[in-house]
Amino acid sequence: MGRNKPNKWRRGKRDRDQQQTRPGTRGNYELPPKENVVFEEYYKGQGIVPDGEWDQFMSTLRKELPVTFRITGYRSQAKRLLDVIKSEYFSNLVNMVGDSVQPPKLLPWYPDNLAWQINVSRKEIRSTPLLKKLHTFLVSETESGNISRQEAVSMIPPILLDVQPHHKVLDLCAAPGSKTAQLIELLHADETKAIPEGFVVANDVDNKRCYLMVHQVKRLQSPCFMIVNHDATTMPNIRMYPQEDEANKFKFVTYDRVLADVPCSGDGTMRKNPDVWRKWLPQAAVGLHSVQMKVLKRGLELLSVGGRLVYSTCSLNPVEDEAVISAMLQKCEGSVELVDASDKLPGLKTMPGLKSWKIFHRKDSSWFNSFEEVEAAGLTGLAGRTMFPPSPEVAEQLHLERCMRVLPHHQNTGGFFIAVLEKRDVLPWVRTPIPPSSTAITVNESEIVQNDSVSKSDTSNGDVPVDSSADLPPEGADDADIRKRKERDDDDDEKEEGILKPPEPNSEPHSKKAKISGYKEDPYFYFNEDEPDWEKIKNFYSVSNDFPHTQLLVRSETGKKRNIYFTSDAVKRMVTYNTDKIRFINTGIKLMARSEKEEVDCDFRLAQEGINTIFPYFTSRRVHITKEDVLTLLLQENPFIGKMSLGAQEELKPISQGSIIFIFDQEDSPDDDNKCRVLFCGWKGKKSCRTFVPKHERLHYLRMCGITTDPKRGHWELNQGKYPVCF
Ligand SMILES: C[S@@+](CC[C@H](N)C(=O)[O-])C[C@H]1O[C@@H](n2cnc3c(N)ncnc32)[C@H](O)[C@@H]1O
Repeated sequence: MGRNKPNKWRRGKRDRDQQQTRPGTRGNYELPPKENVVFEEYYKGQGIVPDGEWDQFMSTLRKELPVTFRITGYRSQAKRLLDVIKSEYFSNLVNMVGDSVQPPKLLPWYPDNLAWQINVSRKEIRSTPLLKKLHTFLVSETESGNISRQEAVSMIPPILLDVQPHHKVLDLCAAPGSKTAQLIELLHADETKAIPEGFVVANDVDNKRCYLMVHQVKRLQSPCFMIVNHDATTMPNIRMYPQEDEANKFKFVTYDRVLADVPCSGDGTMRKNPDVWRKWLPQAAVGLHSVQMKVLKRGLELLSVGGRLVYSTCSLNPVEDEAVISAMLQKCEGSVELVDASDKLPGLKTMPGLKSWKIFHRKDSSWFNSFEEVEAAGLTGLAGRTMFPPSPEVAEQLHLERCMRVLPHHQNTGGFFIAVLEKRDVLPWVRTPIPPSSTAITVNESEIVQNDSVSKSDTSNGDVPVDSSADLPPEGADDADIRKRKERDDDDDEKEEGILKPPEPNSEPHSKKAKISGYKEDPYFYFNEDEPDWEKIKNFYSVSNDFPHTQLLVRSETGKKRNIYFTSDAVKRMVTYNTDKIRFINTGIKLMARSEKEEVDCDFRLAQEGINTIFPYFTSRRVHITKEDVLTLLLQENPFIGKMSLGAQEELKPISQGSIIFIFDQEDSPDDDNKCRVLFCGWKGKKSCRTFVPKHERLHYLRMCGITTDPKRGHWELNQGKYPVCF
């Protein structure tokens, strides 16, 4: 922003002095004033707020966001935690109706009652004595990753994607990963399948933010996801290595579901990020439109015919929202359609997409309705053709009203925009590449204002380096270009679903790693059929024959294996043959870690992270435990075996020293379908036993097993099983 003209807030010292006398200080730190006259002028002009609601819209924007959260994780565990929250933390708030604090409110459109809103700000929840217990709980469960304090509107896109366990899912701009986590949860919705067929590829251009995502999604313990680091506008094709029955073919992956939660100016987040008030400029949207178009275009290219893509922004600006959708739909010539998904969000009020909007010229507060008007005024640098609305007839045909905008004052949320698209046919430029001279609307650089300085510095996430490694032909490429690309990438194919000759079996696929500049991740080495370490592991844990051990992997080829990870078959078939072009940041869950002890017949102990995945296959070394045992194991570091229940002691007796699996089955739930099983990775020593649950997760597990604390009395108590069925 520094290089652009200051906005009106910054214009005069007098203005600034006035602002400083307003409320809005935090300690000695001056909070930015929640004023921006250009913002008001702009959005009044665009007509995004219904008549008579403007003041309410603005006053809501000036208030802090209420606390919202969703319970994360897989269904039965999430439902169990919901029971705990209702009985232990919400019940004392029920009688507070009419008081200054409202009781927690269910977000009715979020599945399975797992998302809630408390109408106080983060600051207020900390300082309100009645909410103290709930706040402490939210902090600890957020830390252990079982609750996500996610903005309500940000939970919407994954719901609309309607992900099924067999789907191939691509999240193009995924970091820090709150929506990716939802996608992974949906993939694992059928808990009878430990390893779903589908997978999630989570991508982000920002390397550091990719690692934030690792932290966010690791706790979901899914073998079906991978994090990659590419520019989504040129997202490379990923080859899918064949299954045995497809011996001589391999395909580029196309996806059943694509999420394009694109970088945006973020003015829907003003309530959370007060800085936006000061920085907001209409040009930010203009600078981002181009990259948003390109991300959407690439997403549609990678989407299977019949697949669904959700485009979302946390911006209210039609230039980043309807303009992108409208231009891309026209370019797709009917092969992609906007879907009416409003009935998928029961109880959520959304505004229909705009059918007309304008471009604002801040210099003299003038408005332009079409690209022709901009051309006539000699201001083609102001906005590109694709930023303007189509004719009313075309807007009607495209059903732009099916886009959805969430206005902050309607439900006390942030602002948000969502469009659900379905691909009905192969894209026209893939069927017949469009020559640059075509009259069709294209994402043509010359027509789009490339305001890099705005997009890079004025937005929350506008850092968009260029990587031109995509395999599909670039926009506007002619046949000669395409031929050249074909020659260069002789094992790639421009077609969306190309079937190609397989690459030469690559004896050292990972040596290609060096080809990707700046990429430093350790390579991935999968177990061979006759992996020497496997036989010992298999015997020690009585692993069933159907466990796919060739999906185990390590991160170094030579020397002793340290950690052993596991991925699904589909992920393996991608990782193995793309190491020369895909920047894999992370994949696989840790199943085992090296632990060499003379008295133990196996050099690998189990890891808590992978316990749910291995459980159906690792059939011995299991011990059933009671609530009291859970308490003993989680509060004492190495309790003597004699301190365990008699049943557990009996089961421990015949087991040799080494890793074990503790099984806790909840018995006191009133809801048979909702009974919760908790598995703990444990260890049997000579005289004692233990779990490997990290300290910060122990509170969570105690709660899940029905054990609550009484901080006043300073010790743990067993909950006698009071679970209100309904709140
Ligand atoms: C709105 S945030 C995504 C939030 C994320 N979907 C979530 O729910 O946690 C936009 C993300 O896009 C990333 N980004 C920006 N330009 C990109 C590009 N060209 N390709 C891929 N990612 C990009 C940013 O690094 C940022 O993490």
